Amino acid sequence: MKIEDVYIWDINAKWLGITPYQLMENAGAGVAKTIEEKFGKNLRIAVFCGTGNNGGDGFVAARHLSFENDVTVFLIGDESKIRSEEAKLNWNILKNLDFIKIEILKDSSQIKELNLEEFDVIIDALLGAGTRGEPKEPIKSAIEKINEYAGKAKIVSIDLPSGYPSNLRVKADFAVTFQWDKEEYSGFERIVVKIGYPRELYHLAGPAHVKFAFQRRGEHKGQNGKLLIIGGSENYYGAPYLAAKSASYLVDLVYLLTPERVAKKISDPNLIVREVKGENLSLESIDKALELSERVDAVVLGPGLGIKEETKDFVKEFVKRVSKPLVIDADGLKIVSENLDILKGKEFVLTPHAGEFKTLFGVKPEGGLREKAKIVIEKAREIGGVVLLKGKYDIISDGEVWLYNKTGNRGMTTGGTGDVLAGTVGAFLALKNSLLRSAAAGAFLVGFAGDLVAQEKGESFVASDVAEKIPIALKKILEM
Ligand SMILES: NC(=O)C1=CN([C@@H]2O[C@H](COP(=O)(O)OP(=O)(O)OC[C@H]3O[C@@H](n4cnc5c(N)ncnc54)[C@H](O)[C@@H]3O)[C@@H](O)[C@H]2O)[C@H](O)CC1
Ligand SMILES: [K+]
Repeated sequence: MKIEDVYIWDINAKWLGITPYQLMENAGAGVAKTIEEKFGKNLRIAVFCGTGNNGGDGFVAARHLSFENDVTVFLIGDESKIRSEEAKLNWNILKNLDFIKIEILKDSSQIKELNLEEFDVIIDALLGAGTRGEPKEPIKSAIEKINEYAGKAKIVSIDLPSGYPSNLRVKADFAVTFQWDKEEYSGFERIVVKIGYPRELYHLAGPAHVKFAFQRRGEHKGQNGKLLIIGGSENYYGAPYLAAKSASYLVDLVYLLTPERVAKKISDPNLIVREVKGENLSLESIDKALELSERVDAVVLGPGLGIKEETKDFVKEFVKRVSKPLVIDADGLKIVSENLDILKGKEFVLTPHAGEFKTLFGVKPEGGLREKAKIVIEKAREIGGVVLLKGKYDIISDGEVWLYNKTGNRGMTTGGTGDVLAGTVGAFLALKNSLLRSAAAGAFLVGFAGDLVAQEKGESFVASDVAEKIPIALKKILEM
């Protein structure tokens, strides 16, 4: 597990209803319990707290320890800088308690004068996973002060020795870290305590996947993702439009390559429509398609393509020669299922429903969530890409790990929501996310948008309602 995973789990846990207060309570209680198990009771304990959530864990530990020990809390920094609601709540509780001594130290000069000789245990809750760069004052002086007592008092760090990974760090006897040992941590002893995450979180696609996937970077047009959608045929023109429309809310530029008749029906000024001659895509348009694909960051292939022989030739040739990450959906899936070998060495997300999955891989994904997941992992591994199996719960795998998404509702069986999903996953790919993250973020966001629509309209709505809800769904998710 990496530190980034911690932030992902916290946000997704919140979405499941597990509050940050609960996690902080368990973290602080775990620290207190570990200390009493190691060193006994009736101790004189100093708790050095910063203004972030590492400090918040320190406030909670102080309260738990105060029951049978003498506790002094040193807040290093300004009270008004305590940022999170959960840290503030725990700070305010401390202020109501008469048996815990509190000292607020804002200046390094005050810290330098401290004498900590009376303490048996010093808890270091100054800086945790939110550390950026070398420790700055007044935290720096607090770290130096604690280190004067290394070897004299027991020093226990919360999550990691404050200052880490810089060399100026607390010389801790050990650190109490949470739920799992993080890949980034090394060079100090760690005791892991669990803080109440359920097993779901290994697998749940949640708002955090969208938040992390939607990290917009540059400020110039085209820097925030360029996507090409290839679709449409004599029979279908809505599908490629829905995919393109959905993506246009998320990336800077969306090109749509489609037969001329389809192009004539689309008058959306937010899309760059490029038409090809004839009623269906065919090998005649291959150069144009490949040339456009060079200008973009990702390609969605499939919505409304039809399965005419000429189109099959086009799809197979395009897949063989394209160099950008692909989302393959709908008719695109039917066509590549005729020769899965053309996907070798490519970067792609396939987005089948159960029927298309059977066509692709010859097996029906059956059973409970875990049984189905096993099949999806196996097929994703065999094929060397990401598979997003659409269903009541969407199941996503890159052949190594699997995720599932539970947003969405029965109303979304309406035609076209798959095109919305393909466009959205493509948009996240164009924003340079991994295949797995793009698929997870897309599935969550589209289902969430569908749920917002259902709150307004019940279960009878159309796919364009879902597409149009994407911006507001995204806004709500980014606030989570
Ligand atoms: N899921 C979990 O594992 C949980 C962990 N918890 C604890 O939360 C911290 C991380 O909290 P966060 O608020 O994100 O960051 P920090 O407390 O580490 O610090 C942020 C704070 O510090 C300032 N800062 C950053 N770098 C420096 C620096 N070099 N010098 C001085 N000051 C710095 C920054 O400005 C912020 O104000 C994690 O470690 C756990 O202890 C949760 O309580 C439960 C869930
Ligand atoms: K710490």
